[in-house]
Amino acid sequence: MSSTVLVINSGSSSIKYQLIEPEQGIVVASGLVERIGEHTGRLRHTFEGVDTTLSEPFADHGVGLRRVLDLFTEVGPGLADAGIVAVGHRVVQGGSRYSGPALVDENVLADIEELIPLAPLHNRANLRGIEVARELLPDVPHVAVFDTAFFSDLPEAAATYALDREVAEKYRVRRYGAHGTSHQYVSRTAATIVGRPLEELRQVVLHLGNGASASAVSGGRALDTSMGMTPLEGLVMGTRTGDIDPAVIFHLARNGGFTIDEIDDLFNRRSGVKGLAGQNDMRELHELVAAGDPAARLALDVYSHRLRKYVGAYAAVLGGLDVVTFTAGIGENDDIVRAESMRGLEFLGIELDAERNAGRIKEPRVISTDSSRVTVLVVPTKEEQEIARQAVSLL
Ligand SMILES: Nc1ncnc2c1ncn2[C@@H]1O[C@H](COP(=O)(O)OP(=O)(O)O)[C@@H](O)[C@H]1O
Ligand SMILES: CC(=O)OP(=O)(O)O
Ligand SMILES: [Mg+2]
Repeated sequence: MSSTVLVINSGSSSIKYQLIEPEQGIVVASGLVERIGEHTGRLRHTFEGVDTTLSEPFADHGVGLRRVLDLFTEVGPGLADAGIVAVGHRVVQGGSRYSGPALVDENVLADIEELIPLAPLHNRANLRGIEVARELLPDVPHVAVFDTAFFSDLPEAAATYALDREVAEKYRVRRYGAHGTSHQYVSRTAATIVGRPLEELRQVVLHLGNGASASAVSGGRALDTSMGMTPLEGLVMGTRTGDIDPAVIFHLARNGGFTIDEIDDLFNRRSGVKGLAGQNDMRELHELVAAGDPAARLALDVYSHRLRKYVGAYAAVLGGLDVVTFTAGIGENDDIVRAESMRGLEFLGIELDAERNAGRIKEPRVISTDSSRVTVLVVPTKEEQEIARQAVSLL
């Protein structure tokens, strides 16, 4: 087997992984560990077109990753002959320090640990993933690729909160953003799809997965993004509130008897679409809407309204708009969300083509009409391949 990179993307309760031949972008093996920390965990490993699935509890990300690497030995490709030249790790929070990938050493590990408070759901899992992978694959370089890197040079006006300056500085409170690897890859790919130089384009990228974020990208540089100090701010997400009046926290603490940890859990895990409609999977939300469930209908309206609002705001930040691109699980697959969120934006020059929007193709494609002033695209994100590419670029 030729040279490969193992990419590990540890989410708040999942691990996605791919073994990639970076030059051709070929995925040799891939898989997903879900429901980490719950009573019933699930693991799916795919190698040579064959799926192996396991149902068992995974106490934490370390346990999950060990099981994954066991499976490499049991069903292939064997770790020893997989040709792994590097392991690329997605790390969500890199603070102000990292504007690109970093070779993992003790200092980098200490930084990631120190930044846990600025991405509590993610960095702890990312760190655990790196520790276990280094233990099991000690002889190859490990590279951290940060979600925040693409946003590390946001204009100060966009990155700064209007908070007491000394407090903000002391506690490093500012906008760091997240999903940057995806926003960067997708905005670059979008330029090739529309066939114009990246430098000329004013773009909005909508990354809609479990976590969701929007970015305003001008000439390839991010001018604003919706995730903030942590991945809680901005769009409505599967289980997260996105934007909310911070006074709600004071209210719940003072008048509802909630502790800070309970509010953290409420905002991060029990809100968003799930909090509104009891269901965070968009496919199931649509079924509820079709069955006439008013709470589900409202959840979809709130979700689309927030998206529409960000597209309008970012058109203003960019001083005009050339391209809007949808990506990630919902952005790539959900024609209803795309249609509903773009409705009413004709005044900005956005005109979806119903037939193109409804088509299910896995390749990047245009979903606006030929006469639409703004080109609307669907570009499947390739975070793992981008992480592999960046990991190799460092060797
Ligand atoms: N066919 C589909 N239609 C609508 N939504 C979908 C579809 N397939 C997946 N999704 C949504 O994509 C989300 C997961 O997206 P993904 O980018 O994988 O998220 P993450 O990386 O945050 O886990 C799920 O919440 C699911 O609702
Ligand atoms: C940063 C973030 O929200 O990531 P994910 O969507 O993978 O949860
Ligand atoms: Mg994701």
